[in-house]
Amino acid sequence: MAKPIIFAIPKGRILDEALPLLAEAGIIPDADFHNKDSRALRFGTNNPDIDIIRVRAFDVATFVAHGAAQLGIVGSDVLEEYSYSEIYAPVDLDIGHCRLSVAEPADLAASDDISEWSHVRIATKYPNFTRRHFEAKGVQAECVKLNGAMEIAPALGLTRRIVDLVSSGGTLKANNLVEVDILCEITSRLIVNRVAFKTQPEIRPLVERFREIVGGSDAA
Ligand SMILES: Nc1ncnc2c1ncn2[C@@H]1O[C@H](COP(=O)(O)OP(=O)(O)OP(=O)(O)O)[C@@H](O)[C@H]1O
Ligand SMILES: O=P(O)(O)OC[C@H]1O[C@H](OP(=O)(O)OP(=O)(O)O)[C@H](O)[C@@H]1O
Repeated sequence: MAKPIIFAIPKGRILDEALPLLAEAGIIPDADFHNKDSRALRFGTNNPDIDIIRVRAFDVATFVAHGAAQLGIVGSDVLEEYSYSEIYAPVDLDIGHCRLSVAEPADLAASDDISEWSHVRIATKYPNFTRRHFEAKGVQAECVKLNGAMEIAPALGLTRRIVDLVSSGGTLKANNLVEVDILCEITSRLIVNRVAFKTQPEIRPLVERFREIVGGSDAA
């Protein structure tokens, strides 16, 4: 019997928006997937040819890039940060909408002029993307890597600025920060391992199914 396709999905906030899309594509995880007490990480589905793994958002890209999973759903923030050449991201799923922004304390923002920056220290989960973004503007970005709760960094003097995801702006507001620049808009993408896409013919119809569901929107 052929090995099932492994579909990697993030366990964080994208999951709730991803599950209805998976269902529309005819992929329903086994009941155990919804059991909060379960420590399992791999789940069967109603389709014996597809298994789901539930992993951290950044790790979805790693599993797919290395071919350990053939398909995945991940935010474009993760793709921008890692730039994996082994990943093909054919469908913008139109979920997980947010933006990657620079934020700083309101009092600093009152007198700050981004166009005058030549060197900046930034706390972020996205050091590669942040450095690249500022390099293109002739600004040297010195990044301090954090894995979450970036918004606390300025108040504690770690860095004066942060680059982080913003959606409602509620987290920035609660931490007395203001958004001063948007690096890019983010949505989640269906991703495929390029080699698997070429060598496993059963993957293409699945990709086409997701493309149909979201109305044919295309991603790079
Ligand atoms: N506030 C938000 N609004 C909308 N989408 C978001 C928001 N924050 C994050 N996302 C999207 O959801 C993805 C996963 O974010 P989430 O915060 O659930 O993961 P995480 O907690 O950072 O993950 P991990 O547990 O792996 O560290 C992000 O990569 C991004 O694409
Ligand atoms: O603008 P908002 O609607 O407030 O959303 C922004 C927050 O959402 C994300 O964090 P998340 O809640 O996923 O936690 P994390 O910091 O642990 O990643 C992001 O890192 C921001 O902190």
